[in-house]
Amino acid sequence: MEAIYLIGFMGSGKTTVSQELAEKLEIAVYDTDREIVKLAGKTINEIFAIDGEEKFRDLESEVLHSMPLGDAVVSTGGGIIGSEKNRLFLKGKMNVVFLNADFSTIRERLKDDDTRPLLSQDNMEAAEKLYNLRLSLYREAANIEVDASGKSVSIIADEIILRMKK
Ligand SMILES: Nc1ncnc2c1ncn2[C@@H]1O[C@H](COP(=O)(O)OP(=O)(O)O)[C@@H](O)[C@H]1O
Ligand SMILES: O=C(O)C1=C[C@@H](OP(=O)(O)O)[C@@H](O)[C@H](O)C1
Ligand SMILES: [Mg+2]
Repeated sequence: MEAIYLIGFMGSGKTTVSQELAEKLEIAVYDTDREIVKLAGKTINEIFAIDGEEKFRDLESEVLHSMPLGDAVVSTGGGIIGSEKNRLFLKGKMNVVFLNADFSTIRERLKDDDTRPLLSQDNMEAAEKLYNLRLSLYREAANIEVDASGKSVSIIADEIILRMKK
């Protein structure tokens, strides 16, 4: 089976849903953020603070292109679609799922989160602007869109299984 990629904004549930999906399908699961942290030996906050966002994006693209191409679920970081090369890579794949949660759901889910350098609790307006800017890029890269607001993780995973191309 071709790998399944989950894309979408921070807090849409990509990391959580990817684990459930991989469990249901009995295949491996990868998270680009986790791979970046392993590669850099630093947290995401540290990479942004010490090396800068550009370095993070370089690592992110490198990791995306090194993931297994089959029998795996790949959860990506919300900014992966910022690079045209990454969008083109994803557009060539069979199962690219845009997990689309509305911004109020995202704000609620991440209200106590301090692990995402681009989501400051003091500047939610900036995060909402980024959310609106990225919407069309997620849609451009994905071939399946799933509403991820107000549904359990298990229901979302089941919906992806029903809609994916086998
Ligand atoms: N369908 C869901 N319903 C309720 N909470 C969820 C759901 N999906 C994810 N969450 C919660 O939202 C937060 C962000 O989820 P995460 O999987 O890290 O998102 P992402 O990887 O897209 O940033 C976590 O606390 C997670 O438990
Ligand atoms: O949207 C973004 O630019 C980012 C999303 C994060 O991943 P999640 O989407 O899993 O939160 C992580 O890659 C980093 O903090 C940057
Ligand atoms: Mg994640």
